[in-house]
Amino acid sequence: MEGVDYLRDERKKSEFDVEAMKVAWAGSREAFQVSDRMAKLVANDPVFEKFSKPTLGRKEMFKNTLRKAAYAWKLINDLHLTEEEAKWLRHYIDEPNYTDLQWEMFVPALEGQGSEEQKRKWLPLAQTMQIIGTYAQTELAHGSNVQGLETTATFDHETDQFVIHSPTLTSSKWWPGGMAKVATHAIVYARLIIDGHFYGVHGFIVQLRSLEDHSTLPGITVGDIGMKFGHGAYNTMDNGVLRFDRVRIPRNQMLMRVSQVTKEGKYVQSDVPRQLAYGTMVSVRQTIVSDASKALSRAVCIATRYSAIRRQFGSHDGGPETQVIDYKTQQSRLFPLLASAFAFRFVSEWLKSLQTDVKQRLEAKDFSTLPEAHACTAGLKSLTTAATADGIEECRKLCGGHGYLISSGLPELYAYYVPACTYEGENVVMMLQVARFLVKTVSEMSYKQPVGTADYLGRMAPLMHNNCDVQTAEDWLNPSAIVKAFETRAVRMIVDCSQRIAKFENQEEGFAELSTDLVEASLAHCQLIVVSTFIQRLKQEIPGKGVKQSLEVLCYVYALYLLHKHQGDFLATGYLTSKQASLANDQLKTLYSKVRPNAIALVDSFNHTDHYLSSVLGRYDGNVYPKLYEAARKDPLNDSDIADGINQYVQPILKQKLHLAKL
Ligand SMILES: CCCCCCCC/C=C\CCCCCCCCCCCC(=O)SCCNC(=O)CCNC(=O)[C@H](O)C(C)(C)COP(=O)(O)OP(=O)(O)OC[C@H]1O[C@@H](n2cnc3c(N)ncnc32)[C@H](O)[C@@H]1OP(=O)(O)O
Ligand SMILES: Cc1cc2nc3c(=O)[nH]c(=O)nc-3n(C[C@H](O)[C@H](O)[C@H](O)COP(=O)(O)OP(=O)(O)OC[C@H]3O[C@@H](n4cnc5c(N)ncnc54)[C@H](O)[C@@H]3O)c2cc1C
Repeated sequence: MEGVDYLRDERKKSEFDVEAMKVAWAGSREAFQVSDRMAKLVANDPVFEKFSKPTLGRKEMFKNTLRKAAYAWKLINDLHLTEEEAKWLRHYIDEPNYTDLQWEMFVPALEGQGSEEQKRKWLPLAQTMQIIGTYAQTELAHGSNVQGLETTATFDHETDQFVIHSPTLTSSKWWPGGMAKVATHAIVYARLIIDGHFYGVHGFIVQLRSLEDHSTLPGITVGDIGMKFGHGAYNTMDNGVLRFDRVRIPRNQMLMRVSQVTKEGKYVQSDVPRQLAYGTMVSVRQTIVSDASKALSRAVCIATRYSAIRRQFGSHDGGPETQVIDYKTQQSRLFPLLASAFAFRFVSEWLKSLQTDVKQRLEAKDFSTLPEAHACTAGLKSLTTAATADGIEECRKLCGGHGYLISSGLPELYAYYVPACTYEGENVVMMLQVARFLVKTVSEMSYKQPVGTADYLGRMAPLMHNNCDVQTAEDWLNPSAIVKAFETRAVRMIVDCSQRIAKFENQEEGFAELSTDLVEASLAHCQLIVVSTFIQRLKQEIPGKGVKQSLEVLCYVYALYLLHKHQGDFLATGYLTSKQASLANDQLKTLYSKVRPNAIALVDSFNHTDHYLSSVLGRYDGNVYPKLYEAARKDPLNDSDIADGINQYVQPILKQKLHLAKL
């Protein structure tokens, strides 16, 4: 039997309706259709071919990406694609490039932080790509600490302009995507100075390049920051360095929704919180959570298909060896990642709806849910990106030696993905933001009832004193037992930290001293959100034979895997006995055997095309070995029998007639 037959047999074992599961994964039939249509459009167009990328040099790779982006823009216009379709199209092209910054950061920054007048002027230009923008916040010496940025924007009364300046080397903007070679404009974050007074960091629209010939404008020095981790991955993007030498922009190019500077040089703070200036980061963090489920599902799809094809040991009487997916150790590493992909998918959908709700409230000048939205996006960004980066690497290992080949698709995926743990809010820094929110919520509870994702903190009294009543492994197959366990663990960890901080005379010192515990407490809180969201999703109608049942199994796998992994927390907080923790682990193993027959069908439900996976190991048809061989044959080193350099550097060594004694 060949891999093709193995996967065919695996698909026959499925206990649920795969087409219906595809819809559940996508969120709705319409969402599925849009994504499916765009995936096929990209996969079937030779312009979007990706297999030559690993052999291209940086300049060729960059140019090739520009070519694809230009062609994509043409398709978007010629085919009159909707915003949603265009988003999927860019996603499936699968190469980071300047358009990510244009659509994920530049346009949202204008929308979220521009005044109505500014939006009227700049949005049509950006939306029609007459200008191309980036988000220039991070500096050489300042990233996480936004208030510490050095770039200055000094108001000049006489000319009614701001003077944008990089006073030091360390104030050079460093990292913004698309900035080195493509962007014509940037939203530049700088410290506002009026008459010698500092007014905090604000965003300014600054033109970097001529719209005539694309040359850099006077006073602007811009370039690429150099090659990044991995070959193809992020090197298609021109992350840049930028310095300003007293560049002048009109006053009305400061983003003026949150605060304004009048012609007279008066600083006016609107009645909206200053944190709205961070709104772009909040909205992109939500996109990043959604991207996590995509990247993890991609790695899991590759590793699961390959695990069903790969056989090692266990052959009796000359029969086939055992499929590695049947090893319990393989299952215990792979299936939690499969479950995590679904968990992240559902939590990203939920986060999107939370964002929509917050946006509507902001329009109505209700800012009450902003802190919670910030904590959720920051925490879930951190949790999902960390788990996804680790998960992709685990999938590589699950594929043994072949996982290390570029043709497996996993090394490039990892290299592309891993900076998500850093960009858009470094993960530990983000968890500390969650901790601030939680500690503050606890400290305000005497007069303010916690709501939303923190509402369980309001049930502190029972949660602090309850004990788990699970007695058998089956008792763990109960959503309320699971939620109670996660709530209790989180509450107890948060309260413990809060009480210890309260003992410090200086609360900030206490916070810093306890920061490692606070990060763990925040993680517990965020895991509770993901687990509860999964459970809530299962309460909704999910059509299709066996779909809901399969998702229930995955939900329990996700929750009990976390419980097992963090059993130290659950035991230390005194909610569980070691016997109950061990019963959870017993149940987890039983659940793995329920996932096993459905594993291939579950990864098929992601509806990933072979083009998108770009993996010989993860091919839909399972024809792994012949295609691995074929991919290897195509390596440029195999173009000729005698490679360049052999005659020059190897032959002379082989031909020298040295005697051993002379060595
Ligand atoms: C194989 C190859 C595959 C290739 C595939 C490619 C396919 C690509 C296709 C699609 C990809 C889509 C994914 C999108 C990716 C887009 C590209 C992204 C590129 C990355 C861009 C960037 O990184 S931009 C720079 C980001 N920078 C940061 O995030 C900086 C982080 N720092 C901060 O946010 C802040 O400084 C801070 C929050 C850490 C601290 O701020 P500050 O000092 O002002 O605050 P305080 O601690 O004093 O707190 C004050 C008060 O405010 C509250 N608060 C803070 N932030 C917010 C907020 N955002 N909203 C609301 N409230 C906030 C804080 O909690 C405090 O509240 P209190 O009540 O006073 O305690
Ligand atoms: C691929 C990529 C693309 C990017 N694109 C952009 C872009 O388009 N525009 C843009 O403006 N920026 C961009 N960035 C920059 C990115 O946003 C920053 O790198 C990120 O915000 C982290 O900041 P930093 O590099 O200063 O890390 P640092 O904050 O210096 O982190 C270094 C270490 O210090 C720790 N640390 C920092 N502060 C604290 C604290 N208070 N408590 C405890 N530990 C702490 C961190 O946990 C980390 O371990 C990009 C970065 C990458 C890698």
